Amino acid sequence: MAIITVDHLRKTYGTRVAVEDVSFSVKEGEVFGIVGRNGAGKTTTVECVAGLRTPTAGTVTVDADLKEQVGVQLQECSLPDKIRVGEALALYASFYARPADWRALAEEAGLDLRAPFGKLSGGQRQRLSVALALVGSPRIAILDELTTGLDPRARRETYDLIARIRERGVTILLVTHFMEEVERLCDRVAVISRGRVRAVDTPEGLVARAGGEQRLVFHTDEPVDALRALPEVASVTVADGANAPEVTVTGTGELLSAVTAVLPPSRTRGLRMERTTLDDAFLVLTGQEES
Ligand SMILES: Nc1ncnc2c1ncn2[C@@H]1O[C@H](COP(=O)(O)OP(=O)(O)OP(=O)(O)O)[C@@H](O)[C@H]1O
Repeated sequence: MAIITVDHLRKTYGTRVAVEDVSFSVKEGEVFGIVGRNGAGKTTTVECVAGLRTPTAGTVTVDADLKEQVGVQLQECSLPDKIRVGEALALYASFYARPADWRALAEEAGLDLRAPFGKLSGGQRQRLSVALALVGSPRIAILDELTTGLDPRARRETYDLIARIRERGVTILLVTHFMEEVERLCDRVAVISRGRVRAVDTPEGLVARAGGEQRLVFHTDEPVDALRALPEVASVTVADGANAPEVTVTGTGELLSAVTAVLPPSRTRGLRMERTTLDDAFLVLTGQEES
């Protein structure tokens, strides 16, 4: 059952259209990603879901008490430098009727309760902002650009934290620029471009939409005509190479096994496999010109 339904959402600021027409629904317990380039309308969309902005047209239905059951972490987490982690969590917990155990939350997020906000690293600040979004024991957590600006290690730690929250059955609406984050965390994702939804699908579904084709590239002096007859193979092209012709085989399914059964790797050189990635899919779906 849908816990969030966004139906033909439109939001304008004066003459500026931030969100043109966005529809999607999120099931309870799902991690739902919203991806798109800068200015695509992602933040405005989730702010409307969180009740922080009023739609110009269309509807947003959230099957939860917005104040008590929806936790929001928006892009920048800013607190006074001197406030300690424990004080911030206790303060936020006091806003809710049934707060979570904030000490346990801090431990789960790897935070020292006594550390002042001003001394936290970027990764610690992000994990604190996630902990603050969760301190009311929400059914829905809205997380906006969690890992922007973090180094790879801090990013991984944040992913682990989100994976643990998800195990508790919290529905997560996640705004991100990172396809790695989508691949690791999201069950489904809406791709937004210029205020419109271009696709809603699983990460694998998005890759498949963008072609989902595999390419094998290698050098060989052997004949390659037999490869053309394989059901997995879509095309075989041969180009001049420095020492031996360069062969490119495209196709789907178990392409590598099918090709190497006919032409063992010992008779090829420099074999490499290329696949459509989620990054490729994102570029296809949002249009390469729109940077
Ligand atoms: N308060 C506002 N007043 C006027 N225009 C706004 C306001 N907030 C956002 N916009 C504009 O609306 C458009 C969508 O902005 P939004 O922040 O929703 O995009 P986004 O996809 O979240 O971008 P980013 O990834 O850069 O955060 C942008 O063109 C932005 O400049």
